Amino acid sequence: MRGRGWGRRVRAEGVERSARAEGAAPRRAVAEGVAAHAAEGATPHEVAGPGPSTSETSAAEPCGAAPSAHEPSAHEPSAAHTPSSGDPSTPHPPGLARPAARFLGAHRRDLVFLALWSLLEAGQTWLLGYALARALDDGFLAGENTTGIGWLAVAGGSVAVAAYGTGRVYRCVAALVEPARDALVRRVVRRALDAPDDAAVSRLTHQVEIARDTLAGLILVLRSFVFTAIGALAGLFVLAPELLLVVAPPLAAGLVLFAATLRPLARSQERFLAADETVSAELGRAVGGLRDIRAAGAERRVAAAAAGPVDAERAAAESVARWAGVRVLSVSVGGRLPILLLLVTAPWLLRQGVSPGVLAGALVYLTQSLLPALQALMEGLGTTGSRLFVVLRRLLAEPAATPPVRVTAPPDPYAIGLSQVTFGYGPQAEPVLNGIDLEVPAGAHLAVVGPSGSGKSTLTALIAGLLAPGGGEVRALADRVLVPQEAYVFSGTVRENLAYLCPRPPADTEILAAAERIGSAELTHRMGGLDAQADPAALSAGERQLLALTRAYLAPARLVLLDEAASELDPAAELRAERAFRGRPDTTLVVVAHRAGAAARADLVLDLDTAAGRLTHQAGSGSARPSPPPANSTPAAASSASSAASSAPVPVVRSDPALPL
Ligand SMILES: Nc1ncnc2c1ncn2[C@@H]1O[C@H](COP(=O)(O)OP(=O)(O)OP(=O)(O)O)[C@@H](O)[C@H]1O
Repeated sequence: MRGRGWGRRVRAEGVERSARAEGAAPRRAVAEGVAAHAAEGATPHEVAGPGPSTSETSAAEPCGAAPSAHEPSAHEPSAAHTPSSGDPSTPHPPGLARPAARFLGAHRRDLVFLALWSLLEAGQTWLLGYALARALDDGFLAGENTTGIGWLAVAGGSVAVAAYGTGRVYRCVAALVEPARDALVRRVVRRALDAPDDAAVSRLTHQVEIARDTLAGLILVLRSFVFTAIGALAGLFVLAPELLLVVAPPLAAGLVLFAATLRPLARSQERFLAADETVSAELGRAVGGLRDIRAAGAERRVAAAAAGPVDAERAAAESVARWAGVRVLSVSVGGRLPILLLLVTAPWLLRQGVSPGVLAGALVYLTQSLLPALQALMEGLGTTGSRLFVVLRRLLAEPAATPPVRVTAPPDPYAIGLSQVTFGYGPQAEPVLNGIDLEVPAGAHLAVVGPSGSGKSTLTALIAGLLAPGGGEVRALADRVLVPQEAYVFSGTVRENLAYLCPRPPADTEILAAAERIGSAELTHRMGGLDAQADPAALSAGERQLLALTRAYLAPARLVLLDEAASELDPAAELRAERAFRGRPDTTLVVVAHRAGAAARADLVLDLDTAAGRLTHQAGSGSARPSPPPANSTPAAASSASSAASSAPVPVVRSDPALPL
């Protein structure tokens, strides 16, 4: 009986990697996939599958009168230019200027509408101070109450108009923010599929939402400050240009001071988020192993390991708080100092001919417009902006590429060549395979046998290139296909299921001939023919295996690895499928066998017998050591060469008999 658990996890990994290499097609279908592709690696774009459609890209309504057209790819913040190397867990922060420019360029239309609607707000700001000055100077102070009330009514009416503009502004902001969020989600998911890590969930939920909210907040405050400042400064200038002499210098000084805090604040927040992810990963690991930690009495050790990241997070939080303090100072200089200066210089201004109404209007500009807008800007840019900067850098960072497992071709006439291969699941783990030498001639049929847990699946995964050896070298033919025990059939037509691994669609006659040879023709017919929809849930495990075997048979792979791929078939059906592969031209067959007969039929048998504590070998079909076939031999020639050379002293399966596993 096949072991459950770890062995399955090996195969699950195989599925993942193959799926990544295959890109957009149904992922698990590649469970039987051409494993060689996994070794070739795939670009992030192949991994991600087809690009988003226009409708997927923009969830928000356009803010202008007509629907806005979004170019999907241009929306996507991309850090594809960022070089990546080294530790895959260490992402490379990209520059944000280029993706930001690309994003804004793709949303020019929304930005124009945003500016137009914001102008209404600027107009209202301007009118507020100006109308008050006029209401006082031309109205109430001149004894013209009706005029005064008239100006106040104008100011009041402008509020209603501006409110309408603000409503439209929100629509424009949504049209900018929602596509950005969608693009980020796509990117995070793509990256998680490409290089899974513990922080993926944090990125997908917490960080993407932070990015979305902060981007919206940032656009609102930036826009508000710019247009309020334009309105207020224009109003001050129109009322009395001297007012700008009093207001502009402290305002500029406050802005400069504030700008100086942006970078250090962003750095502190970046450190804080990094520490937050580390803490979350550390705690995630600890929680997952709570029972083991308790059983092993490792509570203190685990707590000590978590203490470092927690301290780092606290230090980063303190640094954020310090810089936030400096930011408060810049608000005082830029927003409150002008009010103070206006009051202090009031006598001088009056002497310059500035009227009391104008002074009151200026005060309104400063207290009701500039100060709140400045506070909102500093709050927004200082906290929200740095958060956005940090989060975007993390979200857009490319993970350093995991080097693909390199499986080079063996020298002729071999299909597989393992030399001193060692493998363990983890640096501290006992090796599953230790010092394996194995040479399999092209066209040969190798059976891998051994008790459950002896490393049969691990060996096939190494040959397939799904696992990298810890030591030694694995060489195998580049075109290979691995069929695991759990065959996968996906929702699609029978034809799609069978032809999935073929680079070009095979002719129906070819598919049906393959099904006939493997023994799935009757099943294919029963399912309704090649055009019928496959219902994976309606198929038995054996039927799924038949389809997967047919799929592998059709694949252009010269090395076929069957890891208990026919375990659910009866012996006769298993024999038929196996014979089909043996009769397939130019095919080297590796069968992980759980039935004694399967081993007896093979040219070569590799026995991973851990029970004896040794790796042993024996030759199948009574042949002890078949010699390698000639370089250009056919499989038939290879097997006959194997049988004929039963006494030839060329080792094809070697191991150090003294080497304990
Ligand atoms: N992903 C994994 N992580 C840790 N250990 C693993 C993993 N996969 C397999 N192992 C362990 O490696 C050893 C070999 O497993 P493998 O599946 O290669 O053996 P097998 O001979 O194919 O077993 P079976 O016949 O039961 O499938 C077992 O002890 C197994 O528990």
